[in-house]
Amino acid sequence: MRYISTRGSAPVLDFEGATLAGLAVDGGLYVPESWPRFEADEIAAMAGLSYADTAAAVMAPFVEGCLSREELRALCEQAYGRFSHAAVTPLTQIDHDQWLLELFHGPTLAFKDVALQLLGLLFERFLTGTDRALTIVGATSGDTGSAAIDAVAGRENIRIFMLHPDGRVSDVQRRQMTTVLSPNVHNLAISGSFDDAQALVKAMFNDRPFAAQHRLSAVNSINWARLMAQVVYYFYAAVRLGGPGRPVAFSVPTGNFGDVFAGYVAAQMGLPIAKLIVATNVNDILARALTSGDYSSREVIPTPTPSMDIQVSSNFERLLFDAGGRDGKALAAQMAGFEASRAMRLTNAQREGAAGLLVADAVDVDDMTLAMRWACEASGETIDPHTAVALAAARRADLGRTPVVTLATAHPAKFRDAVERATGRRPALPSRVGDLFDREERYDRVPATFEAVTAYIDARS
Ligand SMILES: Cc1ncc(COP(=O)(O)O)c(C=O)c1O
Ligand SMILES: N[C@@H](CCOP(=O)(O)O)C(=O)O
Repeated sequence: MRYISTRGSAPVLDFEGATLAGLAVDGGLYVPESWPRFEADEIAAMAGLSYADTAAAVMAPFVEGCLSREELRALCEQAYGRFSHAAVTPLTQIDHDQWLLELFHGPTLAFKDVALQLLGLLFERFLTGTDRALTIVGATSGDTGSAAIDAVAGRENIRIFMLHPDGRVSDVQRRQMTTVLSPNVHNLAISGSFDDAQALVKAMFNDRPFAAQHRLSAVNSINWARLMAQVVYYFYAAVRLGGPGRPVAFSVPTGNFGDVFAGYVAAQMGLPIAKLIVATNVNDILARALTSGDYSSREVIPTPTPSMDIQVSSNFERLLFDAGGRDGKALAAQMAGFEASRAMRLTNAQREGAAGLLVADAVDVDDMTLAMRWACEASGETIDPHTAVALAAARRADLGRTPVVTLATAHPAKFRDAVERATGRRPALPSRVGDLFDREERYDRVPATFEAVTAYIDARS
């Protein structure tokens, strides 16, 4: 499998190259040159497979030429062996046609573990026996940071610098990052929003001498391997609900557009998906873009769903590229316009390419709160606020009798203050993170400027 950049002028890479590169040198994102397709009988044959076996089957075409099927399977066994539920991502029925896909049984209690546990092992596999070392720079609104740190803490040849917006992540999220005291882990609390952090990360990649000197790599969903691993649970869930014979819809709490783009990829690979609901909070740039073509960024409004308080969604570029006809040069010009003005209009081709599969809905705090209460009353489930945004959108989508799977992206205990405010229930921290509040924290406050962040990294090299 070969990987090309969405902006059309970076070198074509194999899977290992794309994984280690993170962002492409032309500022674009790597995508497979073409989508592998499964026939209906191949999808049906996934029924009854374990999660690790499903993962190996779904991802095998993407790693072709770099990893054998056996190597991939062994890595999946190791990655998913750390999950606390035997099904890894179990399904729970909460109403006749409504299901939750629980993606929070990994070490840091959010869906990010599904991809990052594997990515940590892939980095190790590609670096072992070489003299290469990586500097990972990442931006987090709370969950990617802890999952990435857990995946690479203590690993040789890797250093990680994780930027989070100071004061805008939950106390559990912050402590899951800042109490990891391994010498290769550096946490930077920056004075700004997640978008500022993400822009700084992209600026570091785009500074070619800096990127080359430090051998930068990415753990955010700009890294293709992240999305590849997230494609798996769409297959796993759909097959359990009668796929491929019975189409299933998914409602996805969305910020950076990584998780829902993984669903888009599953559909391109042949999985019958009735609809993908792109559920945002009031930071609704994606909902506006998909409903009216207006992709213009506004001030970020802080909400009880901080992990989705995002106005510039990095993976949207992958959708614009694929749905718009894969014209890298045209997209490079469109993105340059967006980067200059923070606004752009989608082309007709991009809108039409997305419209068959994707619908969008922006959910405010009141409706999110009602969804949390409804889940408690209807099925006794305590859900986290991000999940509740998607559940609210799932319940008001008009999809007849199609089963709708809401992606439950975080454990409610990660956002226990917001959960308690909405439901009166305070979820207990699972025992695997039980002493989080007794651990020592270590992080530095750093201004949200390119100079300050790069100086911080230079000083620790
Ligand atoms: C709990 C939670 N839900 C949803 C999202 C949004 O996912 P994505 O950025 O892939 O759209 C995030 C952040 O990524 C998150 O941490
Ligand atoms: N909500 C995310 C934001 C970063 O998203 P990513 O999927 O691109 O890593 C977070 O929790 O950090």
